Amino acid sequence: MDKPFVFINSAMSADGKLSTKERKQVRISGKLDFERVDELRAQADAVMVGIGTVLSDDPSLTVKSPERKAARKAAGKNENPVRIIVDSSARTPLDADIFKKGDGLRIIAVSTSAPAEKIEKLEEKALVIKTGTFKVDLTELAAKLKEMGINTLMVEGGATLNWGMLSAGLVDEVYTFVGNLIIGGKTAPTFTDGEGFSEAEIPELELLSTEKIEKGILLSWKVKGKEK
Ligand SMILES: NC(=O)C1=CN([C@@H]2O[C@H](COP(=O)(O)OP(=O)(O)OC[C@H]3O[C@@H](n4cnc5c(N)ncnc54)[C@H](O)[C@@H]3O)[C@@H](O)[C@H]2O)C=CC1
Ligand SMILES: Nc1nc(O)c(N)c(N[C@@H]2O[C@H](COP(=O)(O)O)[C@@H](O)[C@H]2O)n1
Repeated sequence: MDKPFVFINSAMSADGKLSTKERKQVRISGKLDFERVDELRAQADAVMVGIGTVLSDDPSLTVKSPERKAARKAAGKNENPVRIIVDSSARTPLDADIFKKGDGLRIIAVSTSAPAEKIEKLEEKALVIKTGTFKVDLTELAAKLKEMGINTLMVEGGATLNWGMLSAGLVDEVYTFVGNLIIGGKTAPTFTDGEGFSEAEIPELELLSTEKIEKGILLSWKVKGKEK
């Protein structure tokens, strides 16, 4: 299947949590790591998050640095990569920051059972792609994105979308910034939630690099597939 090159970038605590037990955003990355994330966004054709992240964090997913935005413009691109929300039931608020801030195409990926009325409203603000009956079919979505010319796709979480992409075998590389804090709580999202792999399905990773960044560490992994 032809698909974009897909990588996940997430920041997690030393105990593997993405946010608090109330799903409240925590500042895990320091200034330098946020700069690294901004550079990844600026280099990507598209950035994708799950609806859970939109509902809890309301991210804009824009490129922040004026220099990076200018470089994209100079290369004939929009200032921001295409911004994608995976949202099976079309729950994206019409006043989400992703619509308010910055230029560039927004895509909302919904399932065919999402309410038609809400889809019509979202279509005034974004391209709506329908795939999957009750849940977005991520494999089909990835193929459609590739057809649209999206060659590099950055996935910025959250925990459920990370699971969806990894369990569908769509992820090529994973970057986890591990920060110097412990969040705890069994209801706090971890880097990968979802159903979890059974033992025979666990994908093997290859460590590409480690880098100390301020008070944390960046781990870069290649996803090799199922354990042999
Ligand atoms: N520290 C970090 O780097 C980041 C932390 N977060 C945190 O993660 C939390 C949000 O994570 P979640 O609640 O797990 O939500 P999520 O952002 O992973 O979105 C999950 C939603 O995606 C939708 N979806 C549709 N089709 C899917 C499919 N085939 N597979 C998987 N998902 C599909 C579902 O509606 C599902 O509820 C928030 O607390 C946020 O603060 C989010 C992004 C980055
Ligand atoms: N890389 C990173 N480090 C942290 O410490 C974080 N808390 C997050 N959170 C995610 O970053 C996104 C914010 O995007 P905008 O600044 O609004 O463009 C959002 O998805 C958070 O969940 N990331």
